[in-house]
Amino acid sequence: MLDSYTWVQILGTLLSAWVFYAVLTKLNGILSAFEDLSDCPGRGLLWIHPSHPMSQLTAVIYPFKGWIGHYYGNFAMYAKYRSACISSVLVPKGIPIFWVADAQSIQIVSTDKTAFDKEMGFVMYRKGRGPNMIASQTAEWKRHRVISNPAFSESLNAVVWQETARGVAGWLTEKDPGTDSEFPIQTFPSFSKLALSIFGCAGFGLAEGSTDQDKLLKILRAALQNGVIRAIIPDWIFSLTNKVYIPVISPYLRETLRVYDDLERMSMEVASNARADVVGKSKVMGASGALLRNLVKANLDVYDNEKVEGDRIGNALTDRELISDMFMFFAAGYETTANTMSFICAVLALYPGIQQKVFEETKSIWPNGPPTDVDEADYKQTFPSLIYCAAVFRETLRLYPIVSRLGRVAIKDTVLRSYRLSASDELEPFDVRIKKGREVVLDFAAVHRNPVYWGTDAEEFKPERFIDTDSYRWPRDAFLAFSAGHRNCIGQKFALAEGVCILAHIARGYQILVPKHLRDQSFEEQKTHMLKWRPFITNSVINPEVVFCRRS
Ligand code: HEM
Repeated sequence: MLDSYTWVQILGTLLSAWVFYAVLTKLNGILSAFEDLSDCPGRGLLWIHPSHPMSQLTAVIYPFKGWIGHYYGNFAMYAKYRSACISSVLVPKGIPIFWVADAQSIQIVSTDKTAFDKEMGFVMYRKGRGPNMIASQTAEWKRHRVISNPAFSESLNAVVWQETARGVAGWLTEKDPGTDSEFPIQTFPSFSKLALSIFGCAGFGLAEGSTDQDKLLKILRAALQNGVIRAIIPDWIFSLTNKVYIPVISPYLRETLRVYDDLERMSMEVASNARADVVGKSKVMGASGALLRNLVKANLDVYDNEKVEGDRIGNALTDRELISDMFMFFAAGYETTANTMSFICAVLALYPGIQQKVFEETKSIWPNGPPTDVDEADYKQTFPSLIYCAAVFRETLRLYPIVSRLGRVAIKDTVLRSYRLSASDELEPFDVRIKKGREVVLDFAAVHRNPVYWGTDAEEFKPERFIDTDSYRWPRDAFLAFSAGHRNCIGQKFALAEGVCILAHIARGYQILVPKHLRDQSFEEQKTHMLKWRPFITNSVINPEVVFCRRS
């Protein structure tokens, strides 16, 4: 008979052996991950997965400055290692991660469906709401995309143009105190409301005022803000804190669930109005709203026995998928534009010379001020002439992309050809061997500052680089603000039409200035303050204030 002391000794020995074995296995995994890096330079250590929501929460401090993966590093680490592909090992998973700032490699990774797929481990949009376009892969993703694609046509862009012109005029009237003096604008909150209203009208056919925009915006913001928490905390903790009251934690997590319930209820309301419209029982929706109509039609098909057999749902959407796609589109359709416009306003306030050129372009098109009554045909007539405005829009997204990086996973062993600088500063190709299951980070922020594509002045804000001339064509493959390949942004033309229209209307009527409290600071200090950002689902400016002053 063993006494309790002996039992403790046996259990202690077994536990130590298990810990020893676990540490050895982990170490072995990390060492073999280093072997898999072959001669790809960098070889850094990473403790948090670059796509994990936690990496957004820690972004400001970790990965540290000078480490591979640092959120604000741009091209610096690639320049240091003289290579467009660098490597690191993710310690918790014991796998290599390859970081790519090479436009051609990114095009290959984004288009070769047989070799790479979207990295889905931590896609936040999926959790708690179900599958949608942005958070699915392969056949499931294709179904969502095929359903939505036809809505993203030139006619939608024309509707977007018209709704934006109307929306921005109303927005400016509301903001302008009418005293001929300067007035402050909090860019992100203001543009959020404007962009949500434009998306609601153009994409979902929601006539202005048909839904409570403020309420919807509040719920969407809360859902996005709690999205990181929702994604990080396991479902069982949500269930537990729902059943057992834990002070501070239970109220917070219950509030998170309530926000999602409210959002779901609101989306159902919007969907059932659209359903009535699709089956011809009411005329709630106007000429716009093709996107919501497509989603709702696909949802009705789920109940159509001729189109759906058993598990095969063809090109139909279940109720959960419909709600999930609606949330995803709402979020993607306003947050992205609001953040981009906030960066644009900050940049224009900082660079008055560039702002003057935008003004002159808009003045040549609208000598008597921005039009008050715009129809859909105006898109075709006016948009192509706003060349400098479009260049400002793209140049802002080049230096301040609102999505700086995305993950891909290799679905088979593959070889990626990248390049590095030789001792004589020549570009020399080299092969990066990537095994199945290994991950690649498409580092858009780094490509956007890679001098191979953008020249030695890549760090400078220069919209002209996005204007083609007889002897120059801007490098399309190296502009990745909307991602690349088949998983690129479905709404990029929508966003361009909307962003250029907002920019042109503001610049024609108003000067955008640096806030008063920054005026006695140096340009660099103003720039650091106004363009400070942090990643939060999309990258957001931290100090979103500028000043508008009506032009005489
Ligand atoms: C300046 C504005 C915008 C930027 C910079 C932007 C950028 C991006 C990027 C980088 C992606 C790839 C995301 C990923 O793979 O995880 C993406 C995907 C997507 N975007 Fe945008 N976006 C913008 C505006 C919009 C708008 C206005 C809409 C809707 C009307 C939209 C809808 C989507 C959707 C649905 C996807 C998922 C596509 C797929 O997975 O097939 N975006 N966007």
